[in-house]
Amino acid sequence: MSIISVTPLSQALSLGAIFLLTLVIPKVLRWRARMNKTLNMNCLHSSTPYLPWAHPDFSHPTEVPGDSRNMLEKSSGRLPKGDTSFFLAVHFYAQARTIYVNGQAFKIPHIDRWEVVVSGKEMIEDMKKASDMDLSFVEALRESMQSDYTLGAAPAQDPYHIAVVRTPLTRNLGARFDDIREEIVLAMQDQIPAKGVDHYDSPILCPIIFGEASEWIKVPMLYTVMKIVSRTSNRFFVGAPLSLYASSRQMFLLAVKRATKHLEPLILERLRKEEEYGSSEWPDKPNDLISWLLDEAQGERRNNIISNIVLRVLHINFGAIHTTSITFTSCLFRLAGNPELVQILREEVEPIIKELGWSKATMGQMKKLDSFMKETQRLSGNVGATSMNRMALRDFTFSNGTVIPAGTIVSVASYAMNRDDEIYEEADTLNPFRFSNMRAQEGESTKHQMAGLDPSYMLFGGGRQMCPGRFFAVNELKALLAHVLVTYDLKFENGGEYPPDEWQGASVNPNRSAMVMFRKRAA
Ligand code: HEM
Repeated sequence: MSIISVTPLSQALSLGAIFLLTLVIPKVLRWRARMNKTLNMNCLHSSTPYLPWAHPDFSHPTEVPGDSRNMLEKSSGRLPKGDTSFFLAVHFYAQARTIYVNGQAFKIPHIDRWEVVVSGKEMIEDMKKASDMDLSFVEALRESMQSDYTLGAAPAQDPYHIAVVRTPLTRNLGARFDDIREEIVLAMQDQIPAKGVDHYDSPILCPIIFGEASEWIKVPMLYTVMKIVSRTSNRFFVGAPLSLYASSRQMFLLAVKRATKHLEPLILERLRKEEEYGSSEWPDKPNDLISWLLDEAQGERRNNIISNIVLRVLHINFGAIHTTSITFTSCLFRLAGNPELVQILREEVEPIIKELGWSKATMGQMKKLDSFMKETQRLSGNVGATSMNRMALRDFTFSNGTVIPAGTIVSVASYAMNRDDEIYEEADTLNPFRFSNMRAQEGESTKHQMAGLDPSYMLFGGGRQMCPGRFFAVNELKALLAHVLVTYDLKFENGGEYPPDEWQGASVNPNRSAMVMFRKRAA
């Protein structure tokens, strides 16, 4: 008698098959038929209109050299011939981040609109040079993030917080570095509480610790990093930690309420002092984001001042915490799988700290660390498949003749460029010292830095709208990583490797569930 055993796996597979056959496939076929009817994948080149149901301005013909379907077929080698609309949509979700043809434009379908993606030095330069009246960063943010609803309308209507981040915030990095350092030590003690890492009398001056290694503890990485980065950044911004990351309307409203409760008394006190002294300068005025924002908020900008400042502090948090956290997490994942790399970086970091201590200036000397962080980002592409998202406010002509109509969202194929062997030798391989080796060449020592201007590297965007917080981000990341290197040993459980990044359409996160083991450093 033969026994057919039904294991949980086979049960799950059969249920999966039934689900696919009865529910998913018919739906997919119906969707495919509908998409094929609606989408016109050749229209970048043809005189046929853009999507009828997309932005109203898409309804007139446009000229873009090159046929998007052929381009994608050529570059991927995998797209089927014939009607490609359905496959292209799926393909984008799964693969398109690696597809592009250097120097040309193509368009990709989103659920509700098209996005035109460009690449190559010339087209990127065109975008960088374009005025805000032609290609708008703020309008693209409004459209793609629905930022009026998710982040509040005021910061986009008058984005003076960008100038505040670019100038006073960045300029005060050196002066406020001790606060950043202190909060890093305290936050790590709390969040990665390996035994023995709890004895600092002075967190700023704390020595590099040696001695017995402690037992390994397991840490959920991304979640823990978010808390550490939020504490560290907000210690610098507003003097006290604000654990806020608003990702939806409801979360946003909650965040505004909590932030207002915390910030309102501080803002009111500063306004009272201004009145008392009849000037925006008064003795012992705190050197922080609230003061810098209030200094910039003169005249009509003083209307609704409490909510105005609170929204901007939140907006800056939104720009700062997630991006820095995912970068830090990716770096920790790379270190956890590579003890030799940890050793080389320690050999750079340790003598600098021992000799000169913790400061913005000493962070500037950590060239290998800078290169490792930049290279990690290059491979993971943590801003997603595209960068420099802009909205064309009027028809825009690239210097190669490509025209995009008003209303188009246009971006750069940054991730695909990161992985292009013509731009980076062995582009799919992590070469941690790729950039520090370039800096070692004659005349190159100030180039190739993570926060620098590099035409093919778009982690921080590009042009006038390039991330104004990048100098703060890079210094904070170096201080965080240097602290980990001199304080902890780290590894994956059971000798694991870099956990796969998690892609959703064009955005990417480091693995959200991966754990890393930490202990007090052995030697
Ligand atoms: C590794 C960390 C970071 C990454 C990868 C990153 C990346 C970016 C990118 C790609 C842009 C858009 C630029 C463009 O389209 O040309 C941007 C804008 C911006 N970033 Fe960053 N950023 C980081 C950290 C920070 C930090 C720490 C701050 C604040 C101190 C900050 C504040 C901003 C602001 C204010 C904008 C302008 C847009 C807005 O108002 O939301 N960023 N960033």
